[in-house]
Amino acid sequence: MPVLEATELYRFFHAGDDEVVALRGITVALDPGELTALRGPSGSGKSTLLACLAGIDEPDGGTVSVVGERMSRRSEAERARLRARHLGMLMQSGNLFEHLTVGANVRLQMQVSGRDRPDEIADILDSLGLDGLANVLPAHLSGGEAARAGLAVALAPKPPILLCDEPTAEVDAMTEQRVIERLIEACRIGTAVLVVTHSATLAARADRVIDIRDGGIVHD
Ligand SMILES: Nc1ncnc2c1ncn2[C@@H]1O[C@H](COP(=O)(O)OP(=O)(O)OP(=O)(O)O)[C@@H](O)[C@H]1O
Repeated sequence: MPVLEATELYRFFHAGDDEVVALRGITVALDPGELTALRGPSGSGKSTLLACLAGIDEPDGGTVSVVGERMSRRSEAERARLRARHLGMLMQSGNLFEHLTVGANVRLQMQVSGRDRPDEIADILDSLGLDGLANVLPAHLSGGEAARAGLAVALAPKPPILLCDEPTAEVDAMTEQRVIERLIEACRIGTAVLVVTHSATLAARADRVIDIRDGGIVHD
């Protein structure tokens, strides 16, 4: 049974007199343990789709359900509760609190999701090549390190659903490999992983590749 289901999602934006259709009727379901790569050119709607799936943005049409509960058209507080319980997210804007160290960011996410395992923090950072950075503030990380720290935060509570926007941007080939292995490991324990990526290496390792153009799915 899918852990995330989105049906006929529409999202419109207005810029002056112009209307941009960012999502035009996207239907997608994610199964536990599946690694899905989401590809598409710049402006095709990838980030908008992720934000709608995560309940950060509200679609103008269609519904999103996570682990059997409807997420769309609910109050921000209810969406936040569902997100905390079921979703790990790495968005392009980043998901690190600047005044907290990397380790404290990971810990906070564990606490928010109700799965507080401080003994696991070092291992999570290690597995993403971030050993030694637990006590560092996000401002002192490189772009690639910050993305991986964000991924550590998203992975820490072992969520049933993980949504990531370009987790391997700004990293070398070896680090990319490490991130991919970590995502596959998350799938092995049953997480449904959806990754926006331009990486051919990542797409080649995915169970499924979805291509979007102009807000619609052209290949699944
Ligand atoms: N807040 C907004 N206001 C107006 N237009 C928006 C907004 N967010 C997105 N758009 C527009 O919606 C379309 C889809 O944008 P989106 O950011 O989802 O694309 P993307 O595939 O993630 O692009 P990229 O790969 O460059 O991040 C684009 O035409 C974009 O300009």
